[in-house]
Amino acid sequence: MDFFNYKNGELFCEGVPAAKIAAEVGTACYVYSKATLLHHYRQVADSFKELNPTVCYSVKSNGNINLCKVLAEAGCGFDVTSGGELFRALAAGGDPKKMIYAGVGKTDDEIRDAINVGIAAFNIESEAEIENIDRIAGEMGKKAIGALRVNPDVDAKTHAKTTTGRKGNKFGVDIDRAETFFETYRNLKNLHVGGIHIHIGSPVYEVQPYIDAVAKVIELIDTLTGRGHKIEWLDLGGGFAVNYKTPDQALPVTEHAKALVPMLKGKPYKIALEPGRYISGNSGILLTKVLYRKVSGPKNFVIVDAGMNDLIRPTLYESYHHVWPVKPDAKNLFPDRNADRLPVDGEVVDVVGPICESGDYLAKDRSLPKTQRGDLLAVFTAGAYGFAMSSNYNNRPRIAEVLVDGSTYKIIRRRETYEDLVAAERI
Ligand SMILES: Cc1ncc(COP(=O)(O)O)c(C=O)c1O
Ligand SMILES: N[C@@H](CCCC[NH3+])C(=O)O
Repeated sequence: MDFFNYKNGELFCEGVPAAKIAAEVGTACYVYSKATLLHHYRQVADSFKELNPTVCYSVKSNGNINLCKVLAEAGCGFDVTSGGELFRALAAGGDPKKMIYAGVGKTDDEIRDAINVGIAAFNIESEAEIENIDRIAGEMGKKAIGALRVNPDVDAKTHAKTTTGRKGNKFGVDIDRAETFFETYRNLKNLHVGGIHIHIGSPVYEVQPYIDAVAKVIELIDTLTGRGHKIEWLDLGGGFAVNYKTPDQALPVTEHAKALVPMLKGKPYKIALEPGRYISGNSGILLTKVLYRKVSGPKNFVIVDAGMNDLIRPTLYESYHHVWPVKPDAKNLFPDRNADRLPVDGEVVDVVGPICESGDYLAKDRSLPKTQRGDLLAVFTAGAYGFAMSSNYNNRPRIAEVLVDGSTYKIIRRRETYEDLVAAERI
């Protein structure tokens, strides 16, 4: 569910016509819906409410301070994975006591900063890292808190580049080494390891991989408890998928909860969750304008003003993002967004950007209503890992971000200028 709907022949974000934003802010730009963001956060919290979970929004999916602030005010915690993300989460008013810090390569400075602000816990990914955090906390005269990230070796059936819970991935400690790990680090002076963390991949479309992973960690926690280790919390990670293509492509989080809550209800440890995409994915679109049309050999190209530097997911992961005109002709004004629905009198095109690479596309061999120069297109489900993964490649200033709240909107990140492009360079 989201609040991007066609009304009176054109696309609206909540109560604001997308075309109005394009006219006033310019294109390309990201447009987010506050109501959609909050809806998804609350849906996660409500679905798992029997477990009273700490929901830690994964800042990496979209770290704009304004979005994080909306979530912080709603009571959400944060999953951060770098000093920069920690800085953002704090700047947004996030509560450090609801922040967890993950990542295989935390630097000493990052560890120090996180200990200083009093984050709830580090998710620890290796033996070398645990020893380092213990050492740093000792030097600071403080006590750090951590969870062991275990790699449960389950197949999340996601893209090879985004699977994280299989043997051989760089993440966590193999689950069969976890017991030895806890024994080895039983008596650390400056680091209390009281939790277990998993994150199996992203996006995950099925519930079974979660069930398999959770079953394995419940068994692990039982074993550890039997050996005298007190496990106080289990962090289930994120990864819940969203509907990129059809309205029923991804399971709603309620379905994941239906399977997982009974497995975890009544356990003597707390539960944390780290969803990113599920909260921010459907909350944003990328708004872009047709610059040119071109026929080359057998191909029709629609060349737009957004490129792979703005949204890299299609070329990086072969990801599908639904694309549709902001003002479709009457025959193509469909009430729902469903990639299986073919346009009437449409054409097959590649929607490409201005970048000097053949991999610069937003959609490939896509059936779309016919468009012409100046038409606006919406690239849907672009709120997660859209702006967050954007770059200045080809020296393109990064585009503006806009947040809609009901019938008003504000620019929450201005379009970069050419001066911004060179601002950090020294001659
Ligand atoms: C440790 C960790 N937690 C949470 C997430 C969030 O994933 P998603 O945005 O798919 O929910 C990620 C990214 O995949 C991650 O690496
Ligand atoms: N960045 C990815 C997924 C990886 C998330 C981080 N572990 C995406 O756009 O889908």
